[in-house]
Amino acid sequence: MGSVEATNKDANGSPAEKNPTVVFVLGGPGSGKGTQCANIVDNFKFTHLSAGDLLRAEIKSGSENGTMIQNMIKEGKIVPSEVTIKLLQKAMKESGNDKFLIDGFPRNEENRAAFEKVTGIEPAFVLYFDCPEEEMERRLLSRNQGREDDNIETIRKRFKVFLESSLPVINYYDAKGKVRKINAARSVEEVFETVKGIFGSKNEKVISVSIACSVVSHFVIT
Ligand SMILES: Nc1ncnc2c1ncn2[C@@H]1O[C@H](COP(=O)(O)OP(=O)(O)OP(=O)(O)O)[C@@H](O)[C@H]1O
Ligand SMILES: Nc1ccn([C@H]2C[C@H](O)[C@@H](COP(=O)(O)O)O2)c(=O)n1
Ligand SMILES: [Mg+2]
Repeated sequence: MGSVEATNKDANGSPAEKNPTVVFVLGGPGSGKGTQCANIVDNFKFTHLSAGDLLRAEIKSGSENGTMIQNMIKEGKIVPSEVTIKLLQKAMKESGNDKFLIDGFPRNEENRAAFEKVTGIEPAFVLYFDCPEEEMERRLLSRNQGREDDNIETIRKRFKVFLESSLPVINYYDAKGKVRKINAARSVEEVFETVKGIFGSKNEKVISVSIACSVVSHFVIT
């Protein structure tokens, strides 16, 4: 079986200049995506790109899309793919790296299909942090990072969008054997132990681990 990287193509179907390794990091709001990505970066040679962080930076930069993005985030809605993908592509280019944790993206089918069409990139695999809503709600309400969307009204809207729009994307990748579902309702350390097992002790193991694990993707890894 060839590596996932070798199948990446650009929009014209010719081999992309670079064949980056992309891991999508998904899970409900407050499931611990950002926390675990920071741990992965500390231990493996990945660059962490959070779609939400890039959108918040775009608001702060005073860009012409800022007000639209801010309104959508306040409502817990998903910003049009065109905007988010441009930010991701720019950040990928600027990083100088070729291994990326893309956190909080794709959030819906539009995100997923547009990213694939525009970049030609297929994820090596998808980390899915599975966590009950009550636990995610507790975490978000005590996060204290001054996020405008960490209030109970917006949190409920974000949960609804996760169930209706993001879970179908996870199911799409699960059907392709690409989802590594992790029980995220444990301590940060316990969750990271499981994450480490998936990435392997050496960065180079990521792709082969991804293929070897595909047969058990529908089980929760603890
Ligand atoms: N395993 C854990 N146990 C307890 N608290 C956690 C755990 N993981 C993360 N947290 C805390 O929960 C809050 C949310 O975590 P984090 O920001 O990583 O979630 P997220 O999935 O990135 O959320 P969002 O989608 O809203 O960006 C933070 O305050 C973080 O410190
Ligand atoms: N692909 C994405 C990712 C995020 N957003 C917006 C909407 C989210 O509620 C918000 C916060 O994201 P988070 O930091 O929780 O990952 O950002 C989006 O529109 N599209
Ligand atoms: Mg986050």
